[in-house]
Amino acid sequence: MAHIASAAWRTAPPMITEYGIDSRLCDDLSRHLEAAVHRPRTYQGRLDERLRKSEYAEISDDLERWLFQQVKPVLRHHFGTPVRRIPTQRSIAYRYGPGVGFVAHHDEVTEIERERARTTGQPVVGGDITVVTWLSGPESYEGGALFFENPALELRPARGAVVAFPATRAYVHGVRPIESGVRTTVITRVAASVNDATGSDSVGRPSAPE
Ligand SMILES: O=C(O)CCC(=O)C(=O)O
Ligand SMILES: [Fe+2]
Repeated sequence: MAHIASAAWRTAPPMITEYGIDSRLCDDLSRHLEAAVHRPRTYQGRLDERLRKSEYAEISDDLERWLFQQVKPVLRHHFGTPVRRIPTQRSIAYRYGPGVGFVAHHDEVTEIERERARTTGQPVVGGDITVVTWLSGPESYEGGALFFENPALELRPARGAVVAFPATRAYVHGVRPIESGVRTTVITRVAASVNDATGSDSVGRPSAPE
């Protein structure tokens, strides 16, 4: 049976999965990150530690595939649409030490960010759905909740937990200031359709009848 494209995923509430990836993959990701180069991360292409204080490192292709394999079925189930990797862009790990965290923002890529990224070499992470995977449990840091404005949520889940939500302007979120310790998450963006090479199901395709 042919898949009927549907944009219902755009209004789905955030997906919260406590056992998103297994502990072996958490361990391998953590080991990979110990050896990786971490760089300061920008917000909208600018480095401003009053708005965001974190470093980033890229995840290897192998680990990213493994992570995607583990989260794909739950994403499909929650958002009601097939999802696929965007092979041209890497998953990124963020490491937040004590300080600001990340102010409220949405994940839609802006032209200003693309433009600045061209000169700074910072990765632009585009896509339909943002997938956040926790490599630190709540015992590793204080503060640092991932918050959403609507619906209002404050999340400090277990190591291995996965939260996912549409990367659109409607899903405003941020990271509360980290009070102590270190908080590490991996961010992956996925495309919400198998059919479209651009990674969006909103371009040139009729929407499904309600
Ligand atoms: O690290 C997190 O939990 C969220 C990061 C985030 O919102 C982003 O990278 O856009
Ligand atoms: Fe975000």
